[in-house]
Amino acid sequence: MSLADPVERARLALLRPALLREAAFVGGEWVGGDAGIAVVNPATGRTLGHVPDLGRGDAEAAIAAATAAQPAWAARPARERGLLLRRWAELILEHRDDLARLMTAEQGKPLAEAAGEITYAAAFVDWFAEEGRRTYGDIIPGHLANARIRVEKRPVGVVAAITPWNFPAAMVTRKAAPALAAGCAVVLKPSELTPFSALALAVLAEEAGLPAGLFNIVTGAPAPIGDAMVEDPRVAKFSFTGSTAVGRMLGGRAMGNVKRVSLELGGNAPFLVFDDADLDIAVEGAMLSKFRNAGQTCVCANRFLVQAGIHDAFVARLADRADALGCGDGLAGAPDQGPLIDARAVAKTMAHVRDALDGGGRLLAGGSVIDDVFVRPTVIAGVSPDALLCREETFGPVAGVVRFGSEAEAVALANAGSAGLAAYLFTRDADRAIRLPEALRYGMVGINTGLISSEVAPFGGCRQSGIGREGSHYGIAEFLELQTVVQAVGGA
Ligand SMILES: NC(=O)c1ccc[n+]([C@@H]2O[C@H](COP(=O)([O-])OP(=O)(O)OC[C@H]3O[C@@H](n4cnc5c(N)ncnc54)[C@H](O)[C@@H]3O)[C@@H](O)[C@H]2O)c1
Ligand SMILES: O=C[C@H](O)CS(=O)(=O)O
Repeated sequence: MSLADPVERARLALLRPALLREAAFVGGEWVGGDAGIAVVNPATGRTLGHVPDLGRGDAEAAIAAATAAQPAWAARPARERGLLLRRWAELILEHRDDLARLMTAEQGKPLAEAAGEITYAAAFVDWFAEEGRRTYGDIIPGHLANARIRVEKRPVGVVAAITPWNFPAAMVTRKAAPALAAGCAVVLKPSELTPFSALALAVLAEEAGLPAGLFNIVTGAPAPIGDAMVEDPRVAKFSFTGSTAVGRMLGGRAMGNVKRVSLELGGNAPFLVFDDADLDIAVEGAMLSKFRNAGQTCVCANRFLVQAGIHDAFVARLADRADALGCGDGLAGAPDQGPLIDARAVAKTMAHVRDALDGGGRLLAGGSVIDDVFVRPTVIAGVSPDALLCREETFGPVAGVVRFGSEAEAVALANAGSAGLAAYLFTRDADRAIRLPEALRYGMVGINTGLISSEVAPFGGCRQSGIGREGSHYGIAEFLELQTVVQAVGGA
């Protein structure tokens, strides 16, 4: 029996209430329906529902189910796997409104953003439904007259995956879709803060006909489940999305057990605006890159580096636009921005604000909190390059602006620190648009755009922002092994 707040539950108003599952999904069975971990709506503080607090043994049971189911799945033609994945994508889109409401309730983002994420999540499933049919191998001319050599691509087997709270649907399908398309089986632990989106995706995967054991969702306190994932010898691949600190710890343990590892970690994106930039395009790009998901995305602009000639016009326009954004509960009206995920996130964001102001920054917009959970979109000019928000990932709606002079100074500022996920560059100088990405140590660079993420392009970082890529035809390689077959013909 759920201990959810009745008001919170009623507000959900799902057309299909069965999509809200207060259970984990192991071996094709819905398990552990008793109250375990409360899931709270960050906008209201009210309990939305509970998920089971499963432990290491349950995670190992899921790994066993995945191990049992994977060979038959891999043996099916890629086209058959693709048809089933396409059906899953169709069901996700058919239930987009309900999935969006569920996401807004547990994560906080406005409904329009949540619906956009559902479309994005379905796009990965749709993309890899096809990509699984293109895992081509090679035929290599033999090194000896009687040698025939071929290279085949085989699914790695059982994949253990851990995902974060900020994109509770898309981060799930960005891993599960390529893994399943490749012929693997998946055991996934969603964030305990936002498990319902992942569980609803499992409801629809089951409905699409995905055989039992191929897609398992294990909910609960992170550590014991993570321990099983990085230690169990049946797990061939560990795929993590989350903070750099946790990813390094878990990824290192997984690598220590010689597992394949993909890490999608933290960012600290520089946003460079040169004097020759189109001001309207730069401000629009800044709004999209900074304030999407209340600044809680790994590729959000984290520090703005603006050349002296355009600086004053840019900060004035940005402050006006930020000031016009409304904050509120995503299920009540249509606010531009929802709450941060929890009190710890608010505290860290405001610590960055205070630090920037104490270091000489000038507050141009925002800078305060509403109802303890909504951080007003904030713009601070005159920020020191030594400020916390220049060195750490803020993960909140704060735009700190540093003025620079020369291009060389901008590149040095941009490459400072250890993150290497995303960077942005606004310029109308064609040579500079070629020259700068070569100098910027980041896995992804947006030029005259603040939106760089899609299912078709490889997503990922270098340095301390991760290992590997997700999405695009590069994304399925993470779940494939190469097998070189050398055959002697003619008996010898
Ligand atoms: N690079 C990317 O693609 C990408 C995408 C989204 C988020 N992120 C990053 O994720 C972070 C925000 O997400 P978060 O707060 O959920 O990160 P987090 O590292 O705190 O948690 C991520 C996941 O790891 C789990 N986890 C935490 N400690 C664990 C442990 N000891 N053992 C096993 N699992 C454990 C959590 O339960 C969650 O499911 C930010 O740094 C953001 O930049 C990166
Ligand atoms: O938080 C980072 C995610 O990857 C979100 S997105 O892919 O940039 O939309």
